Amino acid sequence: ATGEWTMAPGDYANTRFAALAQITPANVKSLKPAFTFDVGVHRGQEAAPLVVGATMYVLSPYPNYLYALDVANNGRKKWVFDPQPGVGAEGVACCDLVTRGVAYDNGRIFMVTLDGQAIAVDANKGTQLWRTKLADIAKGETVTMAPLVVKGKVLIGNSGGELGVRGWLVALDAGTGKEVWRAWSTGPDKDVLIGSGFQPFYEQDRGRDLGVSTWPPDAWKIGGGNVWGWISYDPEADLIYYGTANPGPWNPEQRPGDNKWTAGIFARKPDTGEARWFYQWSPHDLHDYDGVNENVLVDLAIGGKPRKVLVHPDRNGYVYVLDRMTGQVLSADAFVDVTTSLGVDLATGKLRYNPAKAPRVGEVIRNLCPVSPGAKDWQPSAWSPRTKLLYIPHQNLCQDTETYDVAYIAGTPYVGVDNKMYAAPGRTRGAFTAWDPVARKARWSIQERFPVWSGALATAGDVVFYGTMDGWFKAVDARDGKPLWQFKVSSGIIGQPVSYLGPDGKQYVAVLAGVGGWAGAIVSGDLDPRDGTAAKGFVNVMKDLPHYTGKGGMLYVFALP
Ligand SMILES: O=C(O)c1cc(C(=O)O)c2c(n1)C(=O)C(=O)c1cc(C(=O)O)[nH]c1-2
Ligand SMILES: [Ca+2]
Repeated sequence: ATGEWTMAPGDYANTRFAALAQITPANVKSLKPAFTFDVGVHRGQEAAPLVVGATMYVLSPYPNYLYALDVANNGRKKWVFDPQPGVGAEGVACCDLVTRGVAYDNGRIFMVTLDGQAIAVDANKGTQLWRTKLADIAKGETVTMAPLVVKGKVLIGNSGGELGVRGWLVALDAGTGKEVWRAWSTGPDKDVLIGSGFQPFYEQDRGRDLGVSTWPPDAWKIGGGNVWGWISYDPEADLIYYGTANPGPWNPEQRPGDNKWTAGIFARKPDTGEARWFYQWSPHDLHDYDGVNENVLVDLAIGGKPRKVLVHPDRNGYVYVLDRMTGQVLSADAFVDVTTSLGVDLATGKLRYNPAKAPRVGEVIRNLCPVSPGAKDWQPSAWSPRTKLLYIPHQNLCQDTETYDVAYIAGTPYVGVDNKMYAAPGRTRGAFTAWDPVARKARWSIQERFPVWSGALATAGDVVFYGTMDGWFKAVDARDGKPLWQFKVSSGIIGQPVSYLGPDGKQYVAVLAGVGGWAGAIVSGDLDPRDGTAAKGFVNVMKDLPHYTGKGGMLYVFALP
């Protein structure tokens, strides 16, 4: 219903647009905290709180406590569900102990623990309905993504691209937790990849065994392509869309070939998992450009003609507009400074790499932009149908890269890269940019001191929200980016802001604070990521973070007086 927030991306189209207009550019400056709630785990908070009826559902990072809060009573706790995940996920997860939230469907909450157990919980009582183990920690497999429920199936993908884990997306029966289908991102995937309807738009993405023949022998078995980002669903086309992450190892010289089906996007049928098309953002990925960022489904007038498209800001630095029926690239334009490639050939759909910036073992290659975490990482943008702008939280970072050969050992980092990251020349480390995908350019951009690692929220009141690593929750004018309001919270913000209508008829805005994630992991001093290269690289990026921006785990809910 209008005013609820029942899935992390807000809606199937992944717009993160709240059709609520009480909070406006004129009154937002009176926004005040209505209530707060401590989630008890003080590290990176990436989850979106959900609101169904008068209940808010909040999932903490590992060990993944699920809370039900009464929004009619200042967030009073109704119950907490402790899933008691197994030990071992900590120290295996690549990028802090994060989770991106839960999904609601038909009286049930669906959650995943970091060690990869999918659980259905009774949304009223907080009791477990079923539990299915999906991931194998011994292999380095974890789950951080928020599930999405489509047509009675719970869609969940795995993490582990930095540990040579083979990526998949699984569909579980929402009623029983039984596996309905599983689609692998690398390898032959005979069951659900090559159906009669598989029609990739580009020549390079056709062929029966592309998943095998684009790899050195057997390398696809430890080739990554994990599915840890966002899923969209178009009910009319009856297609789900989701991206696949980096190939393993990062060191590209160890895996010649296109490395299908990594760093690309799949369109599949939700009932069977059958693939309809695939497109590879970054064939033979050179820089850890996971392709898992959000795909926002919108209808736009392109060249004067109405088109069903998806808009996707990728780690490789381009905002793509794809025909979502066929996978054809309609445009791809850089939204940050890019040196690692020279654009996208719209005739062939191929990314044109810059050969001067390709990593070579034994050499330090300098000034690669964007960095491995990309022009933007998982932090989702928001779309306003009113302004027709995409609000992109992102970073402006470059890096020097040194690669080395690495051996595969199950459950340990399979990377082979040292990065040193720094602000792009002449830029601040982060920015919040409003992008016009029809005009193919930025309308405005706000410079930020640190990478902007929070999600964005757009509202019908033409107020857009985001948070910063140094702890500011901000409201800006959707039309021109004018700063309207900001509030200092107790830690850095990398959560996903949401908006809902309370039982009192008032519009609320909620966000979790707690710095962490990959960029902020070094701030959580007790974290010793086994992927030490990433932590080292980020020292420069997070330097000068105010010392009072400590760890956190606090929900903030705001309203007008
Ligand atoms: O390839 C993968 O399986 C995988 C998983 C994750 C994750 O699950 O959080 C991240 C990444 N890769 C990654 O490359 C990355 O930059 C990243 C940032 C974050 C974060 O939460 O801030 N997670 C991840
Ligand atoms: Ca990755």
